[in-house]
Amino acid sequence: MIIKLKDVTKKFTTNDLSFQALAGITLSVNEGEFIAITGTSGSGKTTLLNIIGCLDGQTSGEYLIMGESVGKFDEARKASLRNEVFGFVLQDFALVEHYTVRQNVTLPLMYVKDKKKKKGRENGAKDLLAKLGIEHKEKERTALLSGGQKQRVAIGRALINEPKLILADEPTGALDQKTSKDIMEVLKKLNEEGKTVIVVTHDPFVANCCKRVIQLEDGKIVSDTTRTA
Ligand SMILES: Nc1ncnc2c1ncn2[C@@H]1O[C@H](COP(=O)(O)OP(=O)(O)OP(=O)(O)O)[C@@H](O)[C@H]1O
Repeated sequence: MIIKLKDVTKKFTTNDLSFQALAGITLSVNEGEFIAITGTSGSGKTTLLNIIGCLDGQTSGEYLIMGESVGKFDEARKASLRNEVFGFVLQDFALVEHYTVRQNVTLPLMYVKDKKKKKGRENGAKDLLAKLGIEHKEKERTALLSGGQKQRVAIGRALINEPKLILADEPTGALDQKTSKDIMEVLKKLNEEGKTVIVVTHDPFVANCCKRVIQLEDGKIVSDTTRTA
Protein backbone atom coordinates (compact mmCIF):
# COMPACT_ATOMS: atom_id res chain seq x y z
CA MET A 1 0.00 0.00 0.00
CA ILE A 2 1.37 3.36 -1.01
CA ILE A 3 -1.24 5.70 0.44
CA LYS A 4 -3.74 5.43 3.26
CA LEU A 5 -6.14 8.06 4.55
CA LYS A 6 -8.02 7.38 7.75
CA ASP A 7 -11.07 9.50 8.48
CA VAL A 8 -9.46 12.60 7.00
CA THR A 9 -11.35 15.89 7.31
CA LYS A 10 -10.57 19.35 6.02
CA LYS A 11 -12.15 22.53 7.28
CA PHE A 12 -11.46 25.93 5.74
CA THR A 13 -12.07 28.96 7.91
CA THR A 14 -12.21 32.47 6.50
CA ASN A 15 -13.52 35.52 8.39
CA ASP A 16 -15.17 33.40 11.08
CA LEU A 17 -16.95 31.35 8.42
CA SER A 18 -16.12 27.70 8.43
CA PHE A 19 -16.56 25.27 5.56
CA GLN A 20 -16.16 21.51 5.76
CA ALA A 21 -14.56 20.55 2.41
CA LEU A 22 -13.76 16.95 3.38
CA ALA A 23 -15.94 15.10 5.85
CA GLY A 24 -14.22 11.85 6.81
CA ILE A 25 -12.32 10.31 3.91
CA THR A 26 -11.01 6.79 4.37
CA LEU A 27 -9.11 5.52 1.37
CA SER A 28 -6.27 3.18 0.42
CA VAL A 29 -4.26 3.33 -2.79
CA ASN A 30 -2.03 0.49 -3.93
CA GLU A 31 0.99 0.82 -6.15
CA GLY A 32 0.08 0.61 -9.85
CA GLU A 33 -3.51 1.84 -9.53
CA PHE A 34 -5.14 4.16 -12.07
CA ILE A 35 -7.77 6.19 -10.22
CA ALA A 36 -10.22 8.93 -11.12
CA ILE A 37 -11.60 11.16 -8.40
CA THR A 38 -14.85 12.60 -9.69
CA GLY A 39 -17.75 14.61 -8.34
CA THR A 40 -19.55 17.88 -8.91
CA SER A 41 -17.89 21.26 -8.54
CA GLY A 42 -17.12 21.95 -4.89
CA SER A 43 -17.35 18.29 -3.83
CA GLY A 44 -13.77 18.36 -2.53
CA LYS A 45 -11.76 16.75 -5.35
CA THR A 46 -8.92 19.26 -5.47
CA THR A 47 -8.82 19.53 -1.68
CA LEU A 48 -8.33 15.76 -1.48
CA LEU A 49 -5.65 15.73 -4.19
CA ASN A 50 -3.80 18.58 -2.46
CA ILE A 51 -3.73 16.63 0.80
CA ILE A 52 -2.52 13.49 -1.00
CA GLY A 53 0.23 15.55 -2.68
CA CYS A 54 1.29 17.14 0.63
CA LEU A 55 0.42 20.59 -0.71
CA ASP A 56 -2.02 21.03 2.13
CA GLY A 57 -2.62 19.37 5.48
CA GLN A 58 -5.76 17.78 6.87
CA THR A 59 -7.71 19.21 9.80
CA SER A 60 -8.13 15.81 11.47
CA GLY A 61 -7.59 12.15 10.72
CA GLU A 62 -4.41 10.45 9.59
CA TYR A 63 -2.56 10.35 6.29
CA LEU A 64 0.09 7.68 5.73
CA ILE A 65 2.52 7.44 2.82
CA MET A 66 4.23 4.06 2.58
CA GLY A 67 3.27 3.40 6.17
CA GLU A 68 4.60 6.67 7.56
CA SER A 69 2.37 9.32 9.06
CA VAL A 70 2.68 12.59 7.11
CA GLY A 71 1.63 14.52 10.22
CA LYS A 72 5.08 13.80 11.66
CA PHE A 73 6.98 15.16 8.65
CA ASP A 74 8.57 18.60 8.76
CA GLU A 75 8.31 21.04 5.82
CA ALA A 76 11.64 19.92 4.32
CA ARG A 77 10.52 16.28 4.25
CA LYS A 78 7.20 17.27 2.65
CA ALA A 79 9.01 19.37 0.04
CA SER A 80 11.26 16.44 -0.80
CA LEU A 81 8.21 14.16 -1.13
CA ARG A 82 6.60 16.69 -3.48
CA ASN A 83 9.71 16.69 -5.61
CA GLU A 84 10.65 13.01 -5.54
CA VAL A 85 7.53 10.92 -4.83
CA PHE A 86 4.83 12.92 -6.60
CA GLY A 87 4.64 14.29 -10.11
CA PHE A 88 2.01 17.01 -10.51
CA VAL A 89 0.05 17.72 -13.69
CA LEU A 90 -2.36 20.67 -13.69
CA GLN A 91 -5.18 21.87 -15.92
CA ASP A 92 -3.42 25.07 -17.02
CA PHE A 93 -0.04 23.28 -17.50
CA ALA A 94 1.79 25.82 -15.24
CA LEU A 95 4.79 25.98 -17.56
CA VAL A 96 7.35 28.76 -17.74
CA GLU A 97 6.23 29.97 -21.16
CA HIS A 98 9.47 31.68 -22.19
CA TYR A 99 11.53 28.61 -21.33
CA THR A 100 12.14 25.91 -23.91
CA VAL A 101 10.53 22.48 -23.70
CA ARG A 102 13.77 21.01 -22.37
CA GLN A 103 14.20 23.77 -19.77
CA ASN A 104 10.66 23.21 -18.48
CA VAL A 105 11.02 19.45 -18.30
CA THR A 106 14.36 19.62 -16.47
CA LEU A 107 13.30 22.41 -14.08
CA PRO A 108 12.63 20.10 -11.09
CA LEU A 109 16.22 18.82 -11.30
CA MET A 110 17.23 22.11 -9.71
CA TYR A 111 16.26 20.60 -6.35
CA VAL A 112 18.10 17.30 -6.79
CA LYS A 113 21.17 17.31 -4.56
CA ASP A 114 22.67 13.96 -5.62
CA LYS A 115 24.91 14.93 -8.57
CA LYS A 116 24.98 11.48 -10.16
CA LYS A 117 21.21 11.19 -10.04
CA LYS A 118 20.85 14.69 -11.44
CA LYS A 119 23.24 14.00 -14.35
CA GLY A 120 21.52 10.69 -15.14
CA ARG A 121 18.12 12.38 -15.29
CA GLU A 122 19.49 15.25 -17.38
CA ASN A 123 20.82 12.69 -19.84
CA GLY A 124 17.49 10.89 -19.81
CA ALA A 125 15.48 14.00 -20.68
CA LYS A 126 15.79 13.41 -24.41
CA ASP A 127 14.40 9.88 -24.14
CA LEU A 128 11.57 11.19 -22.00
CA LEU A 129 10.70 13.80 -24.63
CA ALA A 130 10.82 11.10 -27.31
CA LYS A 131 8.50 8.90 -25.26
CA LEU A 132 6.05 11.79 -25.01
CA GLY A 133 6.31 12.53 -28.73
CA ILE A 134 7.77 16.03 -28.34
CA GLU A 135 11.48 15.44 -28.95
CA HIS A 136 11.33 17.55 -32.11
CA LYS A 137 10.19 20.49 -29.94
CA GLU A 138 13.05 20.21 -27.46
CA LYS A 139 14.52 23.66 -28.14
CA GLU A 140 11.25 25.44 -28.81
CA ARG A 141 9.75 27.88 -26.33
CA THR A 142 6.64 26.37 -24.75
CA ALA A 143 4.60 29.51 -25.50
CA LEU A 144 4.59 28.41 -29.13
CA LEU A 145 3.15 24.92 -28.53
CA SER A 146 -0.39 23.59 -28.84
CA GLY A 147 -2.38 22.76 -25.69
CA GLY A 148 -1.78 19.03 -26.10
CA GLN A 149 1.95 19.56 -26.58
CA LYS A 150 2.06 21.82 -23.52
CA GLN A 151 0.39 19.11 -21.44
CA ARG A 152 2.97 16.59 -22.69
CA VAL A 153 5.72 18.97 -21.53
CA ALA A 154 4.00 19.24 -18.14
CA ILE A 155 3.81 15.43 -17.94
CA GLY A 156 7.52 15.28 -18.81
CA ARG A 157 8.27 17.73 -16.02
CA ALA A 158 6.18 15.59 -13.64
CA LEU A 159 8.13 12.48 -14.67
CA ILE A 160 11.72 13.77 -14.70
CA ASN A 161 12.37 12.88 -11.06
CA GLU A 162 10.94 9.38 -11.54
CA PRO A 163 8.01 9.78 -9.11
CA LYS A 164 5.99 6.87 -7.78
CA LEU A 165 2.72 8.71 -8.24
CA ILE A 166 1.34 11.06 -10.84
CA LEU A 167 -1.28 13.44 -9.44
CA ALA A 168 -3.25 15.16 -12.19
CA ASP A 169 -5.87 17.84 -11.50
CA GLU A 170 -8.24 18.18 -14.49
CA PRO A 171 -5.35 17.39 -16.89
CA THR A 172 -7.65 17.63 -19.91
CA GLY A 173 -9.73 20.59 -18.68
CA ALA A 174 -8.16 23.00 -21.18
CA LEU A 175 -8.05 20.57 -24.10
CA ASP A 176 -10.44 19.58 -26.89
CA GLN A 177 -11.89 16.07 -27.03
CA LYS A 178 -9.37 14.57 -29.44
CA THR A 179 -6.38 16.00 -27.51
CA SER A 180 -7.92 14.88 -24.20
CA LYS A 181 -8.03 11.35 -25.59
CA ASP A 182 -4.35 11.55 -26.56
CA ILE A 183 -3.35 12.80 -23.10
CA MET A 184 -5.36 10.03 -21.41
CA GLU A 185 -3.54 7.53 -23.66
CA VAL A 186 -0.24 8.94 -22.38
CA LEU A 187 -1.38 8.53 -18.74
CA LYS A 188 -2.70 5.04 -19.49
CA LYS A 189 0.65 4.02 -20.94
CA LEU A 190 2.50 5.38 -17.91
CA ASN A 191 0.17 3.37 -15.68
CA GLU A 192 0.81 0.23 -17.73
CA GLU A 193 4.51 0.82 -17.15
CA GLY A 194 3.89 0.76 -13.41
CA LYS A 195 3.20 4.35 -12.36
CA THR A 196 0.37 4.95 -9.94
CA VAL A 197 -1.89 7.61 -11.44
CA ILE A 198 -4.61 9.64 -9.70
CA VAL A 199 -6.68 11.98 -11.85
CA VAL A 200 -9.18 14.56 -10.60
CA THR A 201 -11.87 15.11 -13.21
CA HIS A 202 -15.48 16.02 -13.72
CA ASP A 203 -15.35 14.59 -17.26
CA PRO A 204 -17.02 11.14 -17.57
CA PHE A 205 -14.80 10.30 -20.56
CA VAL A 206 -11.64 10.84 -18.48
CA ALA A 207 -13.09 8.89 -15.53
CA ASN A 208 -13.94 6.03 -17.90
CA CYS A 209 -10.29 5.76 -18.95
CA CYS A 210 -9.34 4.93 -15.34
CA LYS A 211 -9.57 1.52 -13.68
CA ARG A 212 -11.03 2.75 -10.40
CA VAL A 213 -13.49 5.61 -9.98
CA ILE A 214 -14.00 7.32 -6.63
CA GLN A 215 -16.94 9.70 -6.48
CA LEU A 216 -17.13 12.51 -3.96
CA GLU A 217 -20.18 14.40 -2.83
CA ASP A 218 -20.11 17.10 -0.16
CA GLY A 219 -16.66 15.99 0.95
CA LYS A 220 -17.58 12.32 1.33
CA ILE A 221 -16.90 9.24 -0.80
CA VAL A 222 -20.27 8.13 -2.15
CA SER A 223 -18.97 5.40 -4.45
CA ASP A 224 -15.71 3.61 -5.12
CA THR A 225 -15.78 1.17 -8.03
CA THR A 226 -13.05 -0.82 -9.70
CA ARG A 227 -13.45 -2.12 -13.23
CA THR A 228 -12.87 -5.85 -13.35
CA ALA A 229 -12.34 -6.34 -17.09
N1 LIG B 1 -8.56 27.79 0.47
C1 LIG B 1 -9.86 27.69 0.65
N2 LIG B 1 -10.52 28.49 1.50
C2 LIG B 1 -11.86 28.37 1.70
N3 LIG B 1 -12.64 27.45 1.07
C3 LIG B 1 -12.03 26.63 0.20
C4 LIG B 1 -10.62 26.70 -0.06
N4 LIG B 1 -10.32 25.74 -0.98
C5 LIG B 1 -11.48 25.12 -1.27
N5 LIG B 1 -12.50 25.64 -0.56
C6 LIG B 1 -13.91 25.21 -0.61
O1 LIG B 1 -13.97 23.82 -0.41
C7 LIG B 1 -14.90 23.19 -1.29
C8 LIG B 1 -14.23 22.12 -2.10
O2 LIG B 1 -13.32 22.72 -3.02
P1 LIG B 1 -12.51 21.88 -4.09
O3 LIG B 1 -11.69 22.84 -4.87
O4 LIG B 1 -11.82 20.77 -3.40
O5 LIG B 1 -13.69 21.30 -4.98
P2 LIG B 1 -13.62 20.55 -6.37
O6 LIG B 1 -14.48 19.35 -6.25
O7 LIG B 1 -12.21 20.33 -6.77
O8 LIG B 1 -14.33 21.62 -7.30
P3 LIG B 1 -14.05 22.04 -8.83
O9 LIG B 1 -14.49 20.87 -9.67
O10 LIG B 1 -14.96 23.21 -9.02
O11 LIG B 1 -12.61 22.38 -8.96
C9 LIG B 1 -15.49 24.33 -2.13
O12 LIG B 1 -16.73 24.68 -1.63
C10 LIG B 1 -14.51 25.45 -1.99
O13 LIG B 1 -15.13 26.70 -2.07
